[in-house]
Amino acid sequence: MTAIRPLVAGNWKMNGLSGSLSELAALRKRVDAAPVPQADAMMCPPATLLTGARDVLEGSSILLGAQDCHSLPSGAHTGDISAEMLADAGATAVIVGHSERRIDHGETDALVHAKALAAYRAGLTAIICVGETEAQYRDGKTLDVLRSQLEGSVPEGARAVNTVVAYEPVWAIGTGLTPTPPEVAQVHGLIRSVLGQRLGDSEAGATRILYGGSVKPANAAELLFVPDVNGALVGGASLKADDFYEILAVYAGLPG
Ligand SMILES: O=C[C@H](O)COP(=O)(O)O
Repeated sequence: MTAIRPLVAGNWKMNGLSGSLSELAALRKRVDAAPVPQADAMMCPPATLLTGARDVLEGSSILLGAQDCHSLPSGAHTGDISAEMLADAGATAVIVGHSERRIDHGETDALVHAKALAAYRAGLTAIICVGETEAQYRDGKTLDVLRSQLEGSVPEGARAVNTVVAYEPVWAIGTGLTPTPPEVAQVHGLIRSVLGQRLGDSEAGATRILYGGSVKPANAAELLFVPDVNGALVGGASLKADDFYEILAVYAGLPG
């Protein structure tokens, strides 16, 4: 099996006005000056900034992603944005099933599954998020919850080339808390084994599984070199160019 190329993806969530594109430009400058060829970098700004971000990133190695999509390509769905629209605005990937969508908008596994299919239809990579709540973690239900979310959310036609899975414990998001490296290793191992059952070992063995939840420059090396961790989905720290770059740069020591 060839080594999986890591991905460090930033998720600005509902943050950023047009002036924030200067932070993206600063990130681009750092990556241009000192590229990290061992890993892919991606930024997912809010939809309002996609075309501006596309312009800032033109000719850069930093990929552009979006944060959510509707499952249908077009129609009478006021306020929604289709995967095709995201692709048209320059995105090459879209996050689906983030816990903030699952919790704030009642998104079910079935809807996340439909959104992942929409991403494929539009030629986008689907970054499918899963993660347990604090109560589920405390009750020792993490592995059962994740198995069920993966079975419900990841389409059987998913392929390593168009799918990334992000493990984000809800209790670790924006809290400064993280699971221990052995816990992360156990969960990521389970995710890969469930993907193996759904997609076959070859696809599962090539699929990137990101860790997300309070990843910062200070803990990135400890979390990102855990077995079966193939990168990070970064929230708060992605808002600062220097912090995001330092997380990406943990891979700089690896053979390219
Ligand atoms: O999508 C990103 C995650 O929800 C992690 O957010 P955080 O890095 O602010 O904890």
